[in-house]
Amino acid sequence: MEILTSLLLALTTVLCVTLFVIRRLLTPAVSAKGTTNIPEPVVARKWPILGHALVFYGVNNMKELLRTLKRIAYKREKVMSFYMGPKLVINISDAKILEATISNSSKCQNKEAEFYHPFESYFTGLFAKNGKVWSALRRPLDRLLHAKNMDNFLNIIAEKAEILCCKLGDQCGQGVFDIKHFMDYYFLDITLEAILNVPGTQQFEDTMNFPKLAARMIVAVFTRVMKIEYRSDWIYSLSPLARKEYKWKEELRPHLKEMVNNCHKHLETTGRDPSDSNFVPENFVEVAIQAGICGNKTEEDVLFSFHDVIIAGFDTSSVASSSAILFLAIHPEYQERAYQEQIEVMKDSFEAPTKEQLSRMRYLDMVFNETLRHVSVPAIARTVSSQFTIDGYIFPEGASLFIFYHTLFHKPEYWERPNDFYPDHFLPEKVAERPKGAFLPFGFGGRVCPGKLFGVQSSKLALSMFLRRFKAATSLKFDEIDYNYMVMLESDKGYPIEITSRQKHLENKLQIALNSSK
Ligand code: HEM
Repeated sequence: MEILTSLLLALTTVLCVTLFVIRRLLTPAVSAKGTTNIPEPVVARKWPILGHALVFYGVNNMKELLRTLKRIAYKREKVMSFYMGPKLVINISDAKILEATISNSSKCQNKEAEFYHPFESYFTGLFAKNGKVWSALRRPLDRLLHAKNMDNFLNIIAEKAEILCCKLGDQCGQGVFDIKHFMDYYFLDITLEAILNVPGTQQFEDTMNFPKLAARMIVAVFTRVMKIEYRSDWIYSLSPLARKEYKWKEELRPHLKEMVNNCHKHLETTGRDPSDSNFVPENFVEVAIQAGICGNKTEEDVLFSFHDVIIAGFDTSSVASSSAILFLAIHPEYQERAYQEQIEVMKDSFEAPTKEQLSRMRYLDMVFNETLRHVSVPAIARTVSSQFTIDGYIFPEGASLFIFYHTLFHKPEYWERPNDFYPDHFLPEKVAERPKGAFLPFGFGGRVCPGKLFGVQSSKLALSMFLRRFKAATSLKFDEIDYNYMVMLESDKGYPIEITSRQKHLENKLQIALNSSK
């Protein structure tokens, strides 16, 4: 009997300690002040210490998280609240509520600390930060990426797109290949050269292993986001994943260091001093150096503070453009329409389009937007910094906001054919009918994507050059594709296409015409 009592006591103690530890891990850096009247899930049980945390037990990736949220949001179509231990999370899945949230965007500008903390292993820059560290980097980045600088960028973009097309030319008639492999290096080169003033030569030779390292890091970040035990930096540092992360950073560091050293040399030779209060940075490495001096940052912090702009710059646009080409290959009728528009705007030119010509490619815009609807950033997470109310629902200070764009971009009430690739969703009259909150692929408010114009223009330019030179085909079907939740949604089947040259086709047509006129 005594043994049994001791055993029970020991078990109870272990249980209490475990629950205490879990509760500590679930306790947010910023706790919600007060409660909310936003309805809780219908089908999920709330436990005394854990709240709804058990519902998320076993969720290992973003795809499973979305599935779980959809399941528990049954009957909560607009907005739902749930508790992870003491942490209050509000999930928005209605365009109008999101629009009203945007009008309170200064009250939900800060990124949600726990969700974005794992990003900080690789990105000590603006992406995962809030407050002064964020604004010291964000303001100069907005200046660099301002529309008035786009003309200079377009020259670099056109030059790199020409190289891309030459590389792709070698693939003509050579069978199936993955288009994203080529797009990664094109977008990496333009990001390096235009935004960081680092020579973009990776299309010729991959000396940095950047795309592969980026993909591994992103998987590691999301693994860490989902694993509750990894919220503790100490526990994470003991994990095999942290050891891998260390190795990847070792591989990356010399390249980032070289960029900073070269930038310092350039500053010295041009007599510009980043510690001078009148210093105006001309590229994003200079921004990072200046912010490092002002914020007393370590060398390591400076190195990884511009790394996020490289990843955000090339990865997003590469996924979007590769997906657009794959989707057009799957749908030859839309590819033909996009090609005809190219002929209308560009006639028989193979040159890069100008800004004005790009603006006349309306169908390409529709294709690009429809692509983003399927593959955009799946979700964002924010913290409410000051209480606000929408439709009588209270969003208390300190609550975490979770916005799943992916759900909004596929809601049947906003989209005629939600699960198809259907560029006509973006016909002007259809766009006018739809609430703006139903489609926000570049985010909103102060944290809106600073690279929107750069990303759209460089993608459209590459697509325009591609469509006029090549015809793409694939054996993949649209509904066979499943998606991996990375920064964007990435096709789990890759981006396999075959291409033939339109140039040859045009030459043949010309030859036939010449022959028949003889
Ligand atoms: C098709 C291309 C792109 C898409 C769909 C896209 C999408 C997004 C989205 C949705 C966000 C907001 C994330 C959030 O609110 O948490 C974001 C943020 C960001 N994007 Fe983009 N982006 C693209 C291209 C680019 C490019 C080309 C750059 C850089 C040149 C860039 C740099 C950034 C940065 C630095 C942030 C963080 C901004 C902040 O937190 O203040 N993006 N992007």
